Amino acid sequence: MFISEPTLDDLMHKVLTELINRPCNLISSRSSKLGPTSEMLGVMLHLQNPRYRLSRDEAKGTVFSALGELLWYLSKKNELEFITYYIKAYENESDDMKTVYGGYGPRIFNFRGKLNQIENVINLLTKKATSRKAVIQLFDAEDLAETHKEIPCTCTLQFFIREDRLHMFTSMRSNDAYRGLPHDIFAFTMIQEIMARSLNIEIGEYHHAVGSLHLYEKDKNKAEEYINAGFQPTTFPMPEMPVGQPWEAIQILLDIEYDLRNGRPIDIPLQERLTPYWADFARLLQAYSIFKKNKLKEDNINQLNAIKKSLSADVYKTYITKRKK
Ligand SMILES: O=c1ccn([C@H]2C[C@H](O)[C@@H](COP(=O)(O)O)O2)c(=O)[nH]1
Repeated sequence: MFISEPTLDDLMHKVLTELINRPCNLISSRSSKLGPTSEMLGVMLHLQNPRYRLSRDEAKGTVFSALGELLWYLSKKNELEFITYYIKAYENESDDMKTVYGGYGPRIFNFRGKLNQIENVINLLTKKATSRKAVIQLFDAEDLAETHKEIPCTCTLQFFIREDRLHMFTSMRSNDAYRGLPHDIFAFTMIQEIMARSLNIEIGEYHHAVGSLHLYEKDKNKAEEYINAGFQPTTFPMPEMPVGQPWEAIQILLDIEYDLRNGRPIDIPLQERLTPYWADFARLLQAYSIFKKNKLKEDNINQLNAIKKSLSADVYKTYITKRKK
């Protein structure tokens, strides 16, 4: 099945409608907790504008977990403590309660303890723009030879420069349409834009191929609610990443993330450290650190309102309002 839409919400709507209407009878390794699934095999999703990567579903708070997961990948590590701060369910994915074996960070930046795949792809495309070899490998044949609680669902991330734009093609062996899909599309299209900026070209379109795209029985009602809430496609795209190398800003953001996660406030004004585009992410992390305190006292609400006001892109404001309820 091939589905091509302009925004993530349009894709989610089509995919979930199809899965809700299919029989929910496939028992998988996760069925004891999440129930059986309905399934589509061999699905090809096409997101025409990767900057429409925020789902309306994000109003429930997914923007924070999606950003947290992206930064976890960019941290180049697979520490459990980092990701459970944003997505508690990762606790069930760890073999040793310290790391996540299948975490993408080390695989992207230090595959088999030696390969920085981002650097290799950038070098390749800088030398040979039309290459069809610009592939980052995440799933490793070794993953099947051992027993782990979790192995990568993503097989490869491939990049193409065509007509001076960077297109991306992701291949996933398995994808949870309700929980996993919006997170994966957010992270991978952000990586696409980071790569486009690193190569000093514009972002192109995003393709997402999935072996098994499924919906767990436990999520069926929530998926129905999402669809019945009255479908409105996302009205605003995310802003454009500033032109120029993004890596210095990413490192500053990672340092800020570390401090906030460890209970330290931001001491230097954000505008002195980051451009408005990147400072907005720091503000979202700051808002999340307040939500995490779980006590929305007046003082915190005032702080949230101040954060909301200081956001430079309106598209993020809704997530701070909605989350407060
Ligand atoms: O990036 C990811 C990682 C995991 N999953 C989901 C897909 C499956 O529902 C589950 C993994 O189960 P197995 O395919 O490994 O059985 O997690 C995703 O959707 N995206």
